[in-house]
Amino acid sequence: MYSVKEAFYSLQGEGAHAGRPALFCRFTGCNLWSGLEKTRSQSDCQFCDTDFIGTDGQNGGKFRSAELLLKHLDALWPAQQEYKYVVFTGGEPALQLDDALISTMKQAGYTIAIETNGTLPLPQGIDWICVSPKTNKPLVVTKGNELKLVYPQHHLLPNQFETLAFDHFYLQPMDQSHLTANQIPLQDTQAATLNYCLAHPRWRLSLQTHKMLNID
Ligand SMILES: C[S@@+](CC[C@H](N)C(=O)[O-])C[C@H]1O[C@@H](n2cnc3c(N)ncnc32)[C@H](O)[C@@H]1O
Ligand SMILES: Nc1nc2[nH]cc(C(=O)O)c2c(=O)[nH]1
Ligand code: SF4
Ligand SMILES: [Mg+2]
Repeated sequence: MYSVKEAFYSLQGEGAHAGRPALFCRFTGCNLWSGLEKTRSQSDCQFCDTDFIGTDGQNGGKFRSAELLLKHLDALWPAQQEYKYVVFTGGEPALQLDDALISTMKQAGYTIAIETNGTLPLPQGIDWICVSPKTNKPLVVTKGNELKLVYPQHHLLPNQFETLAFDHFYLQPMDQSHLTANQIPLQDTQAATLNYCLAHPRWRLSLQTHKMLNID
């Protein structure tokens, strides 16, 4: 059974594929936070910008098989158009993405991407792996296509990730506009991030362009 909070067709807003049309499948649940505001300050990830509780979002639901989920998702791709690209996110998609769903999506022509916190093992066959570290718990996914660190996180410094086997290294300014406590204005985290990139050219800036465009 797959639990999906929401699914939508939009543009990848972040990282190396920013601007690319993509189907997003947002799975329910995460291993680093319950998603309940009352537990945010005690959780392993305290700045999450996403509601991943339940199955009540747009095109959300429970799916008994990979075939049923494929059918549901594929209906959101523009008719008769190729270049099919699906981004599995969440919540933490590594809790639910499995071999059956990967092979079913591939048979239907999809290139498969994942947005993961990197603390759980991944199935084989994912075409684009984006790891976004959150805690000092050991990273299980130490290679992939892009490492996209939300910046700044005081306990995580960019240089501790630079030697990992990723093709691209991005810093993404921490958005805190959804938080009630201890806010640093977004323009300040943006300035800190771009200044870090200018001083450390191993890193590139990733902006959450979907928020600027006011799209999903
Ligand atoms: C909501 S997470 C879901 C996927 C996975 N659990 C993860 O953390 O990578 C999707 C992306 O949004 C980023 N993100 C979450 N909260 C953010 C925030 N407040 N500001 C900037 N990026 C954020 C995450 O780092 C991750 O790259
Ligand atoms: N447009 C858009 N791009 C995204 N890239 C990663 C996202 C995510 O929440 O995982 C996301 C998202 O929520 N929307
Ligand atoms: S790991 Fe990802 S989904 Fe989980 S709380 Fe953090 S940002 Fe949100
Ligand atoms: Mg998002």
